[in-house]
Amino acid sequence: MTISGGGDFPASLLLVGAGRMGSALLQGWLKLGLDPGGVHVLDPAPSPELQAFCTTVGVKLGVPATPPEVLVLAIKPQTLASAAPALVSLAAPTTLVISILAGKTLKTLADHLPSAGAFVRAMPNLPAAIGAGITGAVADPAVTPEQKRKADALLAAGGRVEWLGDEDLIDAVTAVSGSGPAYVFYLAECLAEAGIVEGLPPAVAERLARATIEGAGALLAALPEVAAAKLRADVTSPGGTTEAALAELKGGDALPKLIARAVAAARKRAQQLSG
Ligand SMILES: NC(=O)C1=CN([C@@H]2O[C@H](COP(=O)(O)OP(=O)(O)OC[C@H]3O[C@@H](n4cnc5c(N)ncnc54)[C@H](O)[C@@H]3O)[C@@H](O)[C@H]2O)C=CC1
Ligand SMILES: O=C(O)[C@@H]1CCC=N1
Repeated sequence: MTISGGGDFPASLLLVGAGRMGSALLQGWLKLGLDPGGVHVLDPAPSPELQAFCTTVGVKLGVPATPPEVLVLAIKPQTLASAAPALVSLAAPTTLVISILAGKTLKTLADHLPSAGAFVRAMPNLPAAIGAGITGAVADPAVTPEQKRKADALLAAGGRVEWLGDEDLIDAVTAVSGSGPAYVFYLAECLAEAGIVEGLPPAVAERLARATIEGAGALLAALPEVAAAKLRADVTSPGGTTEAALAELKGGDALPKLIARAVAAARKRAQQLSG
């Protein structure tokens, strides 16, 4: 496991696709010191917020005159084939391409951008927007140590980074931590709905559910050496209310099996998106 951090940013960077994830990454890089003068953003439909942000911070919207040191691909996987031809002249042999596209393999990326020198395939997650994300990443053999340091600095701006030796694991990373925040947000929704069923006013139920997940997450973050199972045990009084609830969640392995099916479905979908 590698926990990384520290800046070693590229002098020039092109962000291709500045939607939810691309914008989140961009904001993190700039906050940690990436020179906005060296950044271009390419997006055919930039939001008004993105346009205003780029103007304010001095990031250029459009195509750079020369290929960048790093090109970050943050478009939808399904649009890679149609977007790639316009990117080939922007990805030089000296350019490191960092892709965050779900499913797209290093080979598929190289097939679409054969002009690029090296590729990193990464899978961040949305909490990168506040520096609280986690990213799984794999580098192809052509990535130099200097390029890897720069990729690490960019990815670490969003939180922790796990460099993996085996590309096959990235789809599992996608299914666990890439998509994972949505599972937790859905839990917040379900918990609030259950509270409403038990008679709580909707606004109160939502505040309780949200604050519970915030607090539990903050406790996990504050106590990294304590296993989640130990924290769960700390809440669970013998013969008490939590035990009664957990009996429902664990009965017949209900929740473990459900989560396993969900993660397997996400991983399968990543594999389907690979080509
Ligand atoms: N949303 C998330 O939580 C995460 C997303 N990802 C990956 O990030 C990528 C982007 O996802 P989102 O940001 O959620 O999608 P999004 O739809 O919010 O953003 C995609 C952006 O790409 C732009 N775009 C479309 N065609 C383009 C082109 N030809 N050239 C340049 N830009 C183009 C769109 O205008 C849009 O702004 C996906 O590949 C996804 O797998 C990875 C980890 C987490
Ligand atoms: O849902 C998706 O396909 C992307 C990848 C991980 C999170 N969002």
